[in-house]
Amino acid sequence: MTNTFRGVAASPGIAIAKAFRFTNTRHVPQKQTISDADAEAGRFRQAVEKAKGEIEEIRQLTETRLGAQKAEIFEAHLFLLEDPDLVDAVLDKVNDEKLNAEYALHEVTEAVVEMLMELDNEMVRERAADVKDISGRLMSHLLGKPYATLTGISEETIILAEDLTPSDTAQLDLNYIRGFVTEIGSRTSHSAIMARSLELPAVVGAGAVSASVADGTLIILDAVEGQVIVDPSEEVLAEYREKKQRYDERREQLKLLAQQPSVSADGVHVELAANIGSIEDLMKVLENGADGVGLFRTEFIYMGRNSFPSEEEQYQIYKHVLEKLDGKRVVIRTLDIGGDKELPYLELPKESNPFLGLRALRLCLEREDLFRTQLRALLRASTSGKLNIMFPMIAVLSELREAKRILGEERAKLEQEGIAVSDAIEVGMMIEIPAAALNADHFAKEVDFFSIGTNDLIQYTMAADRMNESVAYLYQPYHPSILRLVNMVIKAGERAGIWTGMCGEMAGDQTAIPLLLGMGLNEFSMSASSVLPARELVGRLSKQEWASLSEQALTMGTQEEVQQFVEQRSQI
Ligand SMILES: C=C(OP(=O)(O)O)C(=O)O
Ligand SMILES: [Mg+2]
Repeated sequence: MTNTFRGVAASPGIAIAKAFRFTNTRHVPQKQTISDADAEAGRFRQAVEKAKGEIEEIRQLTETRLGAQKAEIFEAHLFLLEDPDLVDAVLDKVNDEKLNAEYALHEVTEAVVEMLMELDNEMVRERAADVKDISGRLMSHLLGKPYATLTGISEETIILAEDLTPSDTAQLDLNYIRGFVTEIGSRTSHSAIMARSLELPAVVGAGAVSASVADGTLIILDAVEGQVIVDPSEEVLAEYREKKQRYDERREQLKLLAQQPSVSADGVHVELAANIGSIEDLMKVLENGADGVGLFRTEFIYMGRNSFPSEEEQYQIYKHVLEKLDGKRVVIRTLDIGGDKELPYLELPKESNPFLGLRALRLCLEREDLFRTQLRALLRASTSGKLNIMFPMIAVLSELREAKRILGEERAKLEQEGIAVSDAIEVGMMIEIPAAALNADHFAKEVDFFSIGTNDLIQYTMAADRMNESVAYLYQPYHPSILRLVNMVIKAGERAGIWTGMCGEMAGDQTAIPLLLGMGLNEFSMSASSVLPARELVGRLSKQEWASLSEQALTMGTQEEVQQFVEQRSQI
């Protein structure tokens, strides 16, 4: 009987194959008292050595298949096998409490895993998966039983498991395994990350799937929508076979575009850049062939920790990003904290309207110390690539002037200290407040570029909180009033001879792209996964044609009219 489970689409794709339930049996050993502690400790040390040998093999396999970075997980495993909290703790129990090695290992593992799971940090909790993986391997050696692996599978299969350890995923044979479903886990689990690097469709956190599916049952893994359809009807199966074919063909076609320029059908070049929040996002930026980074949200460097990042820490991060982009443009936005983004260690007075309060540049001008530290780090990193510095949330000219004055002072100080600073840095501002959009002509004379932040521009123009579901109907990116503001900014940029980009979600939106291209937007910055679909779309559009179509759209009265108009004309 057909049954559907929902989970998180962790790695996109569609697979249709038979289910294989994988359990890496958890052994709960008997507690025993031993008489020869030395011999027991020796047995445990031997198990550790065997495990090290196996993990080294898996590490090498992963390095060959996926590169050195992905293999780092197994270096962490090798470290764990030297970790006193794990290995010495077991040996202590054997020696002091005369426990058998299996039981000592079981107790130590439970304690370490419990301690890690309690911490309020996803990264640390992921370490629990590593500890369990290592411990399971050691246990199987002690018991003389094979550590279950997925290496023996020889027909097309979708794996169902409670969770997959890093070593399970590293050994998946891609000749046969079409995807996997886990009952627990999130988009940031090791298994999810591995699936994305292997480009293997995966749905995680799908709940009790294994228990209700027999081995060999046909399943559809829809890792685009995040669902698992068990035992589908002929009709659903036919529908999905077609969906899968279309999906796979499109993915192959899009991949070919990664090395291609971003150019419209009538030969106009635009820049399709990516937004990032950390160094970890860079791989996707490069894989998807983005033309640069159009927004680095640096506040994420300040979040999830207990104190401000130092100048040196920030410098290393900015330098790394600039180097990785290898001469492509990198727009780094100064700290945009406040509103929905809070720092636990920055005590700010409670505000009744935080989105309209002391946030972003307003806060930086109040807390100059923070601002100056960040600017110094940026200026020092500027010689490592093509750096653009961008100020967020500017409403009036005096804010821009003050920010630029402080930047100039920090540059002069560094030069006096004999530290090199690039003289090709571009300085720009976000346009995300309607007042700034309306006054764009004046701002354009004092910056090198604009980047339109539609996420905020829409909420401030429509007076509708971007986080509030009950007013979501007012959050209308294609509303003519938003389009008119966007158009004003682009035209003001053109008149002043500066470039204009957009780094709000709207820049990667397939309905908005034709209009934005027509209005003359020069740079579109979006999530890395939207870059290739955007490149494909731009390649089908004529800028000249959309210049007049977008003028028509600007005269319309509602978002619905605009949406329908664009969808008809662009065949998206
Ligand atoms: C890109 C923007 O900034 P954030 O989403 O970080 O507020 C925006 O407001 O559009
Ligand atoms: Mg914003």
